Amino acid sequence: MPMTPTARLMDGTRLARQILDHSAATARAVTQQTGEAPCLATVLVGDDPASATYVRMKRARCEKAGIASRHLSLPAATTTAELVEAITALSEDPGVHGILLQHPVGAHIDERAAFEAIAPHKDVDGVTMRSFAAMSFGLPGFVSCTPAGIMRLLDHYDVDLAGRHAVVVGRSAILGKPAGMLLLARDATVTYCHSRTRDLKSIVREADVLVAAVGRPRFIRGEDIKTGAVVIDAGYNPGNLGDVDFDAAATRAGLITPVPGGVGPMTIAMLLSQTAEAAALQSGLAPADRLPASSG
Ligand SMILES: NC(=O)C1=CN([C@@H]2O[C@H](COP(=O)(O)OP(=O)(O)OC[C@H]3O[C@@H](n4cnc5c(N)ncnc54)[C@H](OP(=O)(O)O)[C@@H]3O)[C@@H](O)[C@H]2O)C=CC1
Ligand SMILES: Nc1nc(=O)c2c([nH]1)NC[C@@H]1CN(c3ccc(C(=O)N[C@@H](CCC(=O)O)C(=O)O)cc3)C=[N+]21
Repeated sequence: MPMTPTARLMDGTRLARQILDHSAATARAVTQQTGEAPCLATVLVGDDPASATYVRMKRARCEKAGIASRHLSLPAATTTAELVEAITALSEDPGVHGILLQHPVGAHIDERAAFEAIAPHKDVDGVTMRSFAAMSFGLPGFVSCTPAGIMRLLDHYDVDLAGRHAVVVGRSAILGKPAGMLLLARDATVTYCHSRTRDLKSIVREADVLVAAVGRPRFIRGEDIKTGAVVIDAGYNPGNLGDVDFDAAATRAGLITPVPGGVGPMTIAMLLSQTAEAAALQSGLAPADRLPASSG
C-alpha cells in the first residue's frame, strides 16, 4: 500500500518572493539616490544549454527587481588568463556592483583563479576565499547564495539547529562546504559526505537535518530518511529532478523542500538581495556593518 506524504513543504517560491520584494525596494532606493540602478554582471564560459538557462533566469529576475544586468558570454576555449582578465575588468568597472561567474567553467580553466579575480565588495555570489573565510568566522561579507538561501528557509520554518545532527552530502566550494560551515556556526553537529564516504546510507539515516547537494537525480532514497527529519534538497538535475527521491522521502520527513519550488528560487533571491546590498554599500547608502551573514 503506498504511504501518504506526512511532511510539511518548505515553500521556497513564497519566501523568495518576500526577499525579492525587499531587494527591489533597496534597488529603488539606490536608483533614486544615485540615478543609476544596481548592476549585476553575469559571466558564462562555453555553451552548455543548462548553464545558459540558469543565467537567463537570473537576469530575468534582476529585471523584475529593478536591477540592471550586463552579460558576458565567452567561448569554451577561453583560457584562465583571458577569463581572469575579463573578470578583473568588471571588478574595476564602477558601473558594475556585483559579479556572477557561472559554475562550472571548462575543466581546462582554473576556476578558483577566476573566482578570486572578483573584487570582494562585488562578490555577490559569495564564491571568493575571502567571502568563505568571513562567513566561516561569522564576519560581515557576502555568503554563497544557495547555502544562504538554505539557512533562510530553515529559519523561516523555525528549525532548531543547536545540537542537531546535520548531514551534508556534497562538499563543493559553492554549495556543500559552505552549507556545512553555516550549520556549524548555528551549533549543529555537522557531518560531510562525499564520493569517498564509506557507508553513506547509515550516516544519512542518522541525520536530523539532511542537505543533499550531489548532482545525481534521486540519489537519496526515501527509506534512508529518519522519521521527522528536515530534508533540504539542493540538487537540480535535468528534468527538474532533485537529489532526493521526493515522493518516498515525504512519507518520512517532517519538513522537506520540493524541486522545483524549494532551494532554487531561494538561490536567485539571495543573489539579487546581495546585489542590491552591494550597490547600496558602494553608493554609500548602507553602512558596511549592515552586512552580517545573517542579514538581508
Ligand atoms: N538549486 C540551486 O540553486 C543550485 C543547485 N545546484 C545543484 O546542486 C547539485 C550539486 O551541485 P554542486 O555542488 O555544484 O556539484 P559538484 O559536482 O561541484 O559537487 C558534487 C558533490 O557531490 C559529491 N558526490 C558526487 N557523487 C557522489 C556519490 N556517489 N556519493 C557521495 N557524494 C558524491 C562530490 O564528491 P567529491 O567532492 O568527492 O567529488 C561533490 O562533493 C547539482 O544538482 C546542482 O545542479 C547547484 C548550485 C545551486
Ligand atoms: N556561480 C554559480 N552560482 C550559482 O548559484 C549556480 C552556479 N554557479 N551554477 C549552476 C547552479 C544552478 N543554480 C540554480 C539556480 C536556481 C534554480 C531555480 O530557480 N530553479 C527553479 C526552477 C526553475 C525552472 O526550471 O523553471 C526551482 O527549483 O524552482 C536552479 C538552479 C545556480 N547555480
